[in-house]
Amino acid sequence: MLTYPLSGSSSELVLNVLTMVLNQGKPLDRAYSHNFSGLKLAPDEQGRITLVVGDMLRRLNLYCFVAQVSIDNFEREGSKVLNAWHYFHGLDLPKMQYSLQIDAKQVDKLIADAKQLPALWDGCPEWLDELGQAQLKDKWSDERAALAKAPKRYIRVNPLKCTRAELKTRLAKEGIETTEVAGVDSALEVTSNSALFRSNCFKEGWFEQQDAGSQMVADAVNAKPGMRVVDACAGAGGKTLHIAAQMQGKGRLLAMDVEQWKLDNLKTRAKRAGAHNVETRIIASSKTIKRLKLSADRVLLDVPCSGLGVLKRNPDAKWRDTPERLPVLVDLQKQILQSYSRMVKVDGMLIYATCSIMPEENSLQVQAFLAENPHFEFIDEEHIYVADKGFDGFYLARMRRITE
Ligand SMILES: C[S@@+](CC[C@H](N)C(=O)[O-])C[C@H]1O[C@@H](n2cnc3c(N)ncnc32)[C@H](O)[C@@H]1O
Repeated sequence: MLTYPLSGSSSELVLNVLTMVLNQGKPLDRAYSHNFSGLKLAPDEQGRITLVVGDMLRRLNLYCFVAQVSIDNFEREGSKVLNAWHYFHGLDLPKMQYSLQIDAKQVDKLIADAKQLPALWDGCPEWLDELGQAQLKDKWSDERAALAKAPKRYIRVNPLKCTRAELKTRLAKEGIETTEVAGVDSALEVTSNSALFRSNCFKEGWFEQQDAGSQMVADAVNAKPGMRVVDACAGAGGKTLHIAAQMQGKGRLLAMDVEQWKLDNLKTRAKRAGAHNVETRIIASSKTIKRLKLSADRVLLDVPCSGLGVLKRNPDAKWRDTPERLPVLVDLQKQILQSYSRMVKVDGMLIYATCSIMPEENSLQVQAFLAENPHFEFIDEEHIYVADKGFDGFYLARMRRITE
């Protein structure tokens, strides 16, 4: 947390970013790039701004309650919320050119009231609290509290270029402090507030930024050199690059998606990482899948999902999403599982994964698939809960094709 208040100009930036996200519907990363471009912000100051924006978004309803401001009015009354945020965290108020003041006595009373309301205290919107309770029962309150915490920064070593120990040493020389992550051999946690992407290690492809939970998912694919592997919802390739490293650049790794711009991004990343066995292919129609029938040793389906396991990292989604989106996604996941599983050859492995913690997208989805598909047998599954290790929340299940 901050030890001294934001400057006036940083406060303005925080308010501009939040207004864009909350009142103009812009994604958070675009709001940052819009507001930061052309500014020569020191990495430390940029870190302080993103810390405040992140925390305000993670517990927005709490801070708005304490400031007595409706989220819809953030554009006009955001300065009051920012003042309340500073007061809440025991900081002097920032010196903004123009700001709405708070009444400290009233704020004290409202903070005491909010403490009695656990969902509000954890920054959870009502619709999400109801969904979490219904899906996760006793587990939900711990998950809800864990989702209100700031995410840690993790990177994945690229074994095509170096070992984890070599990466750690070279990063230290560039002023970036890291610690090893127990139980995830490829992961380092970044503990200093450094500009990772300006480092030579990054430019030379020695690492990728990737949550440790996500690294566990790609680990479970267990691809070997020489195999034929399909990553069918590859996006910009977070897990593809990890799988390419498992394969030591040998064999065929096909990365597919329905969005070409993501695959273009993947190609750039694969080049930097020295992952030469990656081929990309757009999924233009069901024929693209049919042509690959019974052809792959491994098929990873990292399906589109609610993203409710990664809300620490994408807290803006809480204020944009609605519960109506979930059944639509569950249906799409079901179709993808049904259709894309045809690519797995006999004895090959199907890996289904989400960045959600909700059973409806996870084990229930897999159970329904297995009930309708006797060609597959269940191997195992892993629930990566946010409260367990502090990683993002993920789920994965592994299944084997036993007959055509
Ligand atoms: C959870 S993201 C994948 C993240 C990626 N695997 C990674 O590790 O960076 C899901 C991806 O599925 C893609 N997608 C959506 N509908 C799809 C479909 N019908 N078939 C294949 N991919 C789809 C999305 O474009 C998105 O990139």
